[in-house]
Amino acid sequence: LSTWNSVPQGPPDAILGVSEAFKKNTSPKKMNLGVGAYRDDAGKPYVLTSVKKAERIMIDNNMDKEYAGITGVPSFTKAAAALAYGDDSPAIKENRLAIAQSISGTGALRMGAEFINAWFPHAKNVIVPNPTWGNHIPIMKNAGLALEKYTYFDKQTNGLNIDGMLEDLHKAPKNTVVLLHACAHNPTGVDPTKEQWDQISKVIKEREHFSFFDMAYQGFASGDCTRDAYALRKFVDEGHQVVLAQSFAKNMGLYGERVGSFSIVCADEQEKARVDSQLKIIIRPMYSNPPIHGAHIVSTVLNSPELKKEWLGEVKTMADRIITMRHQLRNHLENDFNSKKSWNHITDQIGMFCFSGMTPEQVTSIKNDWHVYLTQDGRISMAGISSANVKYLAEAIHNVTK
Ligand SMILES: Cc1ncc(COP(=O)(O)O)c(CN[C@](O)(C(=O)O)[C@@H](O)C(=O)O)c1O
Repeated sequence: LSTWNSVPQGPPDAILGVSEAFKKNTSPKKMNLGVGAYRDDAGKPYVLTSVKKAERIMIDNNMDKEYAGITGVPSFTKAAAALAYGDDSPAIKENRLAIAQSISGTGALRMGAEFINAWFPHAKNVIVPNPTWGNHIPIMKNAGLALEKYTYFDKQTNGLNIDGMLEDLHKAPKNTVVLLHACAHNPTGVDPTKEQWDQISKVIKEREHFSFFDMAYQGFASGDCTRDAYALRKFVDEGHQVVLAQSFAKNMGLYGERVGSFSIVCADEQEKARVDSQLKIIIRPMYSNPPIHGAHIVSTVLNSPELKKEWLGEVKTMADRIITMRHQLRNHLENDFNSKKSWNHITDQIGMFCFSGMTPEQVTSIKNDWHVYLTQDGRISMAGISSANVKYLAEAIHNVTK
């Protein structure tokens, strides 16, 4: 009998499995609206010009392939911290921000969950938005945390149920870890307003909850990195000792390079040193130290004023293209196909995704009848839409939802 005879067939990943099914489809009209990966208006993955220039500089510098330290490439983590928390962040100025390079955002989330499981001085409970990015759940659970959901999305308005969210945050036991999407909520595309973030911060402070920010789309939501970091920086300003999972997969198009960071706001320099030592003890037996290529790209871009300026322009261009697709899709639905349903949420929502409101049955029929692939929850990855296929998509959505 084979050693692995009892290994069962597991289900395909809810998001990455959509791309696998899409690849098998032979229709010339097929559309992949599943994975959150940017495509340009020609439907092609986009390698940023600022990234290509950085790689040329790196080659000219004849860099070696030495190990990075356990917490990664220092010039990367320093620049990544400044991008997230701001150049004038007191936590950075007072040298009390512990930060480690991670295997992109997923690795940062897992590292954070492992650190919380090891050192959080209260019950290891985490609450996540309902709905949230599917991978959040196994990441937190596999690290040993107890996971519950808090009200977030309002099906009636396709917007934020702020009252339900605040009530759940208030009801949660004191010192609960609250996972918060810093911007461009996945899968709903619904973000709290600045005023709502202030209400959320107040309840979290009252209940002495702990904020775990996930910022996978900084710059990608509004096109402005500072604006997209509003919630994170406001919480830190208000004295929350947050932790942050940061990703450069989307905003710098480094998907497969796996570049991210995990950071912890500490009370002072000594605490930061102790926390840093424990991060190293978690990382070393996990993957020892991170890949250096992507980190050097980010470091080269962010530490060169002209490359950073070029990059910020490219992030805005990507964000703007998605916003344009939102308006065109809504316009076709309302004016070409005279859909009687309301589609304002397509343009009200922000970031990479549109939570369309399509039911699982409608998702199945738009796949079978129209070769349009999206996740079963009705989430549309807007970057899969282009000026060449937006009208076709509107026709498909209209026909499966009328
Ligand atoms: C909220 C959130 N947090 C973290 C990540 C991790 O991303 P990475 O490890 O590549 O830095 C994603 C990516 N989620 C997807 O865009 C998506 O939801 O399609 C996709 O990349 C994925 O892996 O599922 C995300 O949406």
